[in-house]
Amino acid sequence: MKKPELKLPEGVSFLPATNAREAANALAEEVAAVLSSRLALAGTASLVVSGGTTPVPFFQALARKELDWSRVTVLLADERWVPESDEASNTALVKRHLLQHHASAARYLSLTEPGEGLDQALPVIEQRLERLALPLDVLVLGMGNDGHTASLFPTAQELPHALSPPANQRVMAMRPSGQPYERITLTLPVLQNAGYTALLVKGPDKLATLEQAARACDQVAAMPVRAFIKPGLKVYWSP
Ligand SMILES: O=C(O)C(O)[C@@H](O)[C@H](O)[C@H](O)COP(=O)(O)O
Repeated sequence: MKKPELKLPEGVSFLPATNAREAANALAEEVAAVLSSRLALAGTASLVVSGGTTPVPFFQALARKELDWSRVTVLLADERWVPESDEASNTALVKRHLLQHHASAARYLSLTEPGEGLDQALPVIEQRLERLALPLDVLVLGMGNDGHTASLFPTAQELPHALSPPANQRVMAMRPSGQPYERITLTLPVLQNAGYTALLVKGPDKLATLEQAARACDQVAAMPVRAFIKPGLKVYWSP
């Protein structure tokens, strides 16, 4: 298969793979190396991952990487506000596929508060996140075809606040129109400026979305993924 080309701003790497497994393995290899060097330097490391369907093979590959996971804090960039027993739960996904094998020793920082409503739970989660050192070390994002990433949806009326939160808020409730669940997301200042940021996307439609996003990177509110299309970003893509 001929690998596609994608015009992205200078400094953004486009890394097309032949299939999802190959992209997952390459990204897992790189993330493990970044985490290891961070651990050697700083003693601890943070790893922020996304939910959805695309990252499962990446989680499975990363979980088998040998590193001192007991010094790694894992958390989600965003979560759908559903019980962990719901198949839409990103927490359940991460527990099932990432916090396994070697990675089962990692510390998991949860964006959920079982049995609570989202608004009631926010202060507790906000307080929990005070422990998180910024900037993040590793951030792996996904992207929707509306240009959302994490739960920064163009259709959410809370988006302006999540892009520029009052009082340094680290998490925010998002209720995007047209989406089936309430969500909680890390705000843009928390997500931005990670030591390493990758975008993992699959399929020709995502390629077209990315192309469209890259054409006007300054118009973040229309396609929030644009906030991350800047030098240093690694885009892992498979058909
Ligand atoms: O929980 C979520 O829905 C996300 O974190 C979200 O930002 C996701 O990464 C994209 O919607 C891509 O999702 P897919 O991988 O399912 O296409």
